[in-house]
This record gives sequence, structure tokens and C-alpha cells, in this order.
Amino acid sequence: MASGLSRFVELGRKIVCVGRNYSEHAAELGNKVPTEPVIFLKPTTSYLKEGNAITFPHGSDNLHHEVELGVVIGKPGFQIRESTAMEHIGGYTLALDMTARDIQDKMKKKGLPWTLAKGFDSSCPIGSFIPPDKIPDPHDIEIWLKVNDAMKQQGNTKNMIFKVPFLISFISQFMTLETGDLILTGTPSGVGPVSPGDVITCGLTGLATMTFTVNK
Ligand SMILES: O=C([O-])CC(=O)C(=O)O
Ligand SMILES: [Mg+2]
Repeated sequence: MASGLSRFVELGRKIVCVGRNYSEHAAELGNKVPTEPVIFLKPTTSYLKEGNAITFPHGSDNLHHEVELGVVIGKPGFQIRESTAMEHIGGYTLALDMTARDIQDKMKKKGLPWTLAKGFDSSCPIGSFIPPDKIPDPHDIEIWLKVNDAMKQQGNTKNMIFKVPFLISFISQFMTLETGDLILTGTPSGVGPVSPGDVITCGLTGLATMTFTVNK
């Protein structure tokens, strides 16, 4: 489905990320379970296709993997109702929300934005485009990640706190969702550091896998 992939990568549309959308992940970083979605953006320059390496951002020694289900918007909308939100999904992809945890921790302490911790070049590795008919229910997918063959993250999208239609509706109350936009729906527990030379492999069971190496 190369055309589907190019539709969302080559248009260079925005990447809207949801944080703390799985309670075990909120807990493992000492955060409260949110009562409304935590939203942040990555710039389009953070996209990384397979075959290219993830690179440590400037000033970080603690780069974490976060594997996430990505939702690709197929029909634009502003203030979309939850009841019609699924009609706006054009497909899905596997994605990584690479995070400079040391920079994020510093910013969290100061109450400042996470942009540099989350938005550096190569912070959004993505897999190929998954057509919507392959995923009749986005809340019933096993999602996993290995670092050098050691299993680190194993979750299921059924454990999302805020479900996909709610997220689409919530985000679009504030910003227009455009065709090709990508929503990262948050990571399950098991996030952790990677080192230069590591190989990250991750997947949506039965649907997608992808592999990325890490560079200094
Ligand atoms: O950095 C974080 O912990 C927030 C986040 O992206 C997630 O939960 O997926
Ligand atoms: Mg994340």
C-alpha cells in the first residue's frame, strides 16, 4: 500500500500525540491517570521511514522507546462528533514515539513544554500504511516491542483510557484534523532506554512489524 503511505508521509501532515493513555504507563513514570487526554505535537520533520536510523537528539543520554498505534486521518474535520469520528479514519500505522526522557524530565519539573524531548528529527519512526478494513476494531490489537530480541513492551489497545473516536472528537474541538494527519494514541507500559547500536523491532500482532536501528 505504498500510495497510502505516501498519502500521509509525503503530504507532511501534522502528528498529534496522546500521552498517558494507558494507566500502567502513567504509573510507571509516576504520573496520575489523566481525566482528560494529554495532547502534544511532533513536527513533520520527526517522521522516519524504515531503512533510516533513529538518532539521539542533542544533549540527551536517555532516549526511550514508546510503541504506539497510529491513526491516519482520511477525511478532514473540525469539531467532529464522537458518533461520526470513525468515518474520519483513513487507515492506521505502527509508530514509535521516541522520547528524550532526560530532557522531558527536566521540562516536566519546570512545567515547560515537551517539544524538544519529543519533536527532534527521527523521533517518529513509522511503518507502512494499514488500510482501515484490516482493523475493524482499533481497541483489540496486541502491540509489542523488543530491543535486541528482549521483549520490553507488550500491551493491548483495549486498555486505552480514551478510545479512538473520543480522541478524534476531543482533538478536533481545538484543531482541524486534515487528511494525512497522524494521531499517536499513547504507549502501553514497559518504556525504557535504548543505546547506540540497538535494534528495535515492534509490531501490531497479525498486522505489521518494523525494525529500526539506533545511532549515536
Ligand atoms: O512521555 C510520556 O510518558 C507520554 C506519552 O507520550 C505516552 O504516554 O505515550
Ligand atoms: Mg507516547
